[in-house]
Amino acid sequence: MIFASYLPLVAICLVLYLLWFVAHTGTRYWKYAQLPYIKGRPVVGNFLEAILMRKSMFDLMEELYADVRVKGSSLFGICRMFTPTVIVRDPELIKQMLIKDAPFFINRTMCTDPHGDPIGYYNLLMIRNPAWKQLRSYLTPSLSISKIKQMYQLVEQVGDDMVASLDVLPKVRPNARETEFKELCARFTTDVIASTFFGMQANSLKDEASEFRYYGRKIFEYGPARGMTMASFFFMPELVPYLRLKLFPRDTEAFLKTVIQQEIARREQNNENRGDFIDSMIALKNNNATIGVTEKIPLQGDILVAQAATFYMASFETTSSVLSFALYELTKNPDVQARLREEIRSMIDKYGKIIPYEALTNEMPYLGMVISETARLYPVLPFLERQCTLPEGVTGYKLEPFHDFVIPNGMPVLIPIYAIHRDPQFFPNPHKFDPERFAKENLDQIQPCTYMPFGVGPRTCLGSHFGTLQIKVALVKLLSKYRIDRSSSTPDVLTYRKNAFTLHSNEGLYADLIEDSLGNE
Ligand code: HEM
Repeated sequence: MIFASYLPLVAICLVLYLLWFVAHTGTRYWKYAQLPYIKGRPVVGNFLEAILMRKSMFDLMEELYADVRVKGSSLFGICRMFTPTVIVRDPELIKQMLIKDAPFFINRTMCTDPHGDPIGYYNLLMIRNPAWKQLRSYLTPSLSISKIKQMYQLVEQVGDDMVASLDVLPKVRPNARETEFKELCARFTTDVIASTFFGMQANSLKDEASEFRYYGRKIFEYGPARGMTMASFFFMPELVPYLRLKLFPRDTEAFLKTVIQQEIARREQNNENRGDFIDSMIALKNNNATIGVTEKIPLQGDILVAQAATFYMASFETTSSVLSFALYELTKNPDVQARLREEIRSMIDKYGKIIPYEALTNEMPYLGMVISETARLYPVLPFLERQCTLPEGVTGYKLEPFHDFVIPNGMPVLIPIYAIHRDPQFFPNPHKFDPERFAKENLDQIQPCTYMPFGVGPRTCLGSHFGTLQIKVALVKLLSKYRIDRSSSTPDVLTYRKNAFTLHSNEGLYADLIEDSLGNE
């Protein structure tokens, strides 16, 4: 009888104990593991500041990387919410795991629900092996060098549109106009992907109300609800099916679905073939291509839309980020800009205004150096992320001879690329924008797996060459016509947005464009 009256109290204590137990899972794990770690808070682990949007993920990762508790260790432990997570920063270890033993680190931890969010899941960013490998082999030909070469003329046209959109800006002084690079570059890359991949005119450089730009912006605009949704894919993928979350905002998904399906139907009706991405999708559909081993998913309907939507998402924001930071650094470093303009002038002298694809890729080393240095200083992601996935029956991945620690099956692994790119041990004077680091004669000073703006191993970026080409075209077009000077609004120092997962400055990247054509117009 007396016991029964205490029952509710006992139940409450039990629930509280269970909550406490679960909340401390991560910390308890690291306490007994043979690895330096940074103690996190109960429930939120080491990401509280990022979750509350008090710090950008980039700044937070750099702080964890520099924490004295893990100084000098080649890898260390943190907690992603309750989940013990390992951060690897030794280049040899990164090489071993992500290249040599890539099959065990091919999956990403971030995930959405294949049933509730097929467009968000059945694409290269999210999908897990073995379906990933099949899908990647189907999609790789769309970005082969010969396909990229075919797209070059279209990219050039969009480059001309970009310069034309600048020519109509009001003058702030004789021969000088002011612009902001982030929005300009996002419009350029949006128009490029629509034109080259989908055979459509997005018109975002010409028309402020362009639908492609409107819906594209929504993917990366993180208000509180969208911010929490995006965070969930990374911080608590297990809960995503219950919360019915989707990778793409619902209206963006509906827009992409309509335009892609209409374009596929139109081409099929007219028997039209442009040799682009949409045609590759039609061919996959007509060849009854499938992905998956036990359940074979046909590449049709929403699954085709998923491929187009992902390329759109993965392409325009990343490329415009690197392009806009390159323009910002050229504004701040007139010597670098002058040398780059000289290289462009010599190409125009040799070939005229239309520089051939081969010359752009093979005869302009300084252009490549400027882009590489920009991608070092401003990688689009704070980290690469993988999940240790071992064959059935194997419980842990041994790090010997590098370390005694054994990574358990299923543990998330982060490679902090932003912090590694800014580590003076690998890049002396790391905050200096210095394209010379990437001069041919200095390349052997860059240790493998310390420079990873496009990722590393077989799951690396599929669009690295195409992204780089777009940046090259845009820089050449813009600098052929204009010199870029600081304006009164050019920021001296940049801070990063706290509610973004890709690198975004809070400040507008303003500059003055001074008419100073390199050709004989
Ligand atoms: C300068 C521009 C770009 C940068 C810096 C960039 C960077 C990255 C990074 C860091 C990853 C993750 C790699 C990893 O986990 O190891 C990635 C993945 C990916 N990127 Fe890019 N990217 C760029 C442009 C593009 C473009 C233009 C496209 C497509 C047209 C694209 C398509 C993809 C795809 C599909 C993936 C997922 C690959 C997979 O998981 O198999 N990217 N990108």
